[in-house]
Amino acid sequence: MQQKIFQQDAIAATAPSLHLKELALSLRSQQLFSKLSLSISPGEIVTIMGPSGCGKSSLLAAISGTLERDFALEGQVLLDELNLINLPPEERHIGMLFQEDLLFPHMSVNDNLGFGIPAHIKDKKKRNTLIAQALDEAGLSEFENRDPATLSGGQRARIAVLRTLLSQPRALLLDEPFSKLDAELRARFRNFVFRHARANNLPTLMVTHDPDDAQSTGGKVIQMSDL
Ligand SMILES: Nc1ncnc2c1ncn2[C@@H]1O[C@H](COP(=O)(O)OP(=O)(O)OP(=O)(O)O)[C@@H](O)[C@H]1O
Repeated sequence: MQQKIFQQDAIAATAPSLHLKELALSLRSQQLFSKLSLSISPGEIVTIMGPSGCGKSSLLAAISGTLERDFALEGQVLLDELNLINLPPEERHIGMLFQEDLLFPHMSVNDNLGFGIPAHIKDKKKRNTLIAQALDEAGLSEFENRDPATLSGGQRARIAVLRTLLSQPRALLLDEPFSKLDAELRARFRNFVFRHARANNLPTLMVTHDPDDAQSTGGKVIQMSDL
């Protein structure tokens, strides 16, 4: 993995802070959390840990706007001054990475990455340049015409990060994206993701069960029960 970092200057220059203010989330009659407040600066990586079922993934869904209807949410999710709470997911510009890479298996790596680029960038040459630059700087150019189904888990994971970054997110949410990788790849891939998050100045929130993942950010680690 190369050390050079794929950096989108336009994003890095305008990166906001992410603020959660007095969030309360319930699922039918069960309250998952209340009065949850947290601020994450541009380029800062904050980790949340906590027991299974305490609501970590639901918190990320609340931020990205992908909660299912059974949930009731109160409070504010702010990117700088902009409250996202009533915006649909596609207008929030939040990038997410999950345990599963969610690549389209029968679309080439190129086409998967093209899917990440915002629709308002219409110029085909510009789109191809963005894809080529991302692949080049991640050391993955040789895979551009391959189907994700023919790549290793680690290679797919790196393509998934590039696709998320190409979507020009204003914040990044990580839901245990490293947990399926073996120890060595896990450490290298974590480094890859965190360096990209910092290079793009993205406020980043990760949930994990793994203390090594949490330590490796070098940032704040918070127990869900303390929020
Ligand atoms: N789509 C859903 N419909 C109904 N209940 C759900 C749904 N998603 C999550 N839940 C419930 O909401 C609660 C919180 O789940 P969540 O996935 O947020 O926890 P978590 O802390 O991320 O758990 P884990 O560490 O195991 O991933 C759990 O009781 C779970 O069963």
